[in-house]
Amino acid sequence: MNRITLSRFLLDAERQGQLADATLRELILTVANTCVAIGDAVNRGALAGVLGEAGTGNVQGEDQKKLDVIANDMLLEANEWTGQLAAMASEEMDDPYPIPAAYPQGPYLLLFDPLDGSSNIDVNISVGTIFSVLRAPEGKTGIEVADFLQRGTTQAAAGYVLYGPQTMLVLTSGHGVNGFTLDHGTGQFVLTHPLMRVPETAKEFAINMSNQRHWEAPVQRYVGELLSGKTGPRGKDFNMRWVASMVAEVHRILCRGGVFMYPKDSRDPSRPGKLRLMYEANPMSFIIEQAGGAASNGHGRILDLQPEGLHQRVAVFLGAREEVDLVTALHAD
Ligand SMILES: O=P(O)(O)OC[C@H]1O[C@](O)(COP(=O)(O)O)[C@@H](O)[C@@H]1O
Ligand SMILES: [Mg+2]
Ligand SMILES: [Mg+2]
Repeated sequence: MNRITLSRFLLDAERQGQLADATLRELILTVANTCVAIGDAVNRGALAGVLGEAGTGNVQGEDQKKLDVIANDMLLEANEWTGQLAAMASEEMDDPYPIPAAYPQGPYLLLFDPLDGSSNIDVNISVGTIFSVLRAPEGKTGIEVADFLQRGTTQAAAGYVLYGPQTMLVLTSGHGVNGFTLDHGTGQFVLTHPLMRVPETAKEFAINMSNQRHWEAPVQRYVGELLSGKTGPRGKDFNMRWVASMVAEVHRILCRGGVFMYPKDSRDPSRPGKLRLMYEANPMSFIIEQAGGAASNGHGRILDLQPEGLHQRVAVFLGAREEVDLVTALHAD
C-alpha cells in the first residue's frame, strides 16, 4: 500500500491550492500531534489515573471529567507558542484564550471540544476531539468573543479525532473529506479513507430515544415514521444506534450512512438544543456537507447560522441529505 502520511497529504493539498497556506498546514499538524498524545492518555485510562471527575464545572454547567481538563490543557500548551494562532476557544473555558504576549500572534483562531462524549470516558466507549479553524481579523491584537462569531461557511478547516479501536483523524479544508488512521508504530497518521462520502440513502438513525416525550411534533412524526418501518409511510425498516459520543455517530454516518439528531426538547424550552454550534455543530456540519450530506437545525442550514455566543447551543439534524431535507420539511409544515 502506497502510504501517504498526513504531513505529505497536507503538503500536496497546499501545493494544489486545497489548503489556504503553510501556516494552516502546520496548525493542523500541531492539532493532530496533540491528539496523538491525548489518545495515549485516553488509552492508558486508569493506568494513568485519568479516569473520573475533575471536581470542577464548566461554563455549560457540566461537571468536568479529568480528561476534559487534561485534553484542554494539552491543546492550549501545544498551540499557544507556535505563531499560528491569535487566540483559542474551548468547550471547557468560559472565555477565549489569548495567545500570551511572549509568543508571536498568528492569522488563525482555533476552537475545540477537547473531549467529546465525556459520559463514555469511564466506561471505555469511543470518545474524540473536535476542532474548527477560523481566520483571525487581520492585524488585530486583543481578540474578543465577537471575532470568533463567524458563520460556519467561513471555516478554513475542520476535523475530529476519534479515539476508538483505531485512532482516526477525519479532516476537511473545503475540498472533500479524508480519513487517516494512526500508525501507533510510527506515531503518524496515514491516509486510509480518501474522499469519504455519506451514502445517499439511510438505513439507520441515531437519537436519544429516552427524550422522546420532550420532542416537538415534527421530530415525533419523523421518528415515528422511521419506527413504523415497512408498515408505515417510509415503506422500509430503519435500525437505530446511540453511542452518546457525537464523534462516533458522525464517523459511523461517514462510513455507512444514516442520520444523527439531537433536537430541541421541552426539558429546557429556553435551550435551542444540547450540542454547541461553534465547536461541535459547525465543524461536523462542514465535514458532513463536504462528504455530500446535509446539516440542519430543523429550520435551515447550520453553516449559514450567524453565531451569537461562543457556547450557544443548536438543534442538530445531520447525515444523509434525503433524511435531513425530510425532517427539515416537517418543521416547515
Ligand atoms: O447523554 P446524551 O443526552 O445522550 O447526550 C450525548 C451527546 O452529548 C455529548 O456527549 C456532548 O458532548 P461533550 O461530551 O463534549 O459534552 C455528545 O458527544 C453526545 O452526542
Ligand atoms: Mg462534545
Ligand atoms: Mg466535550
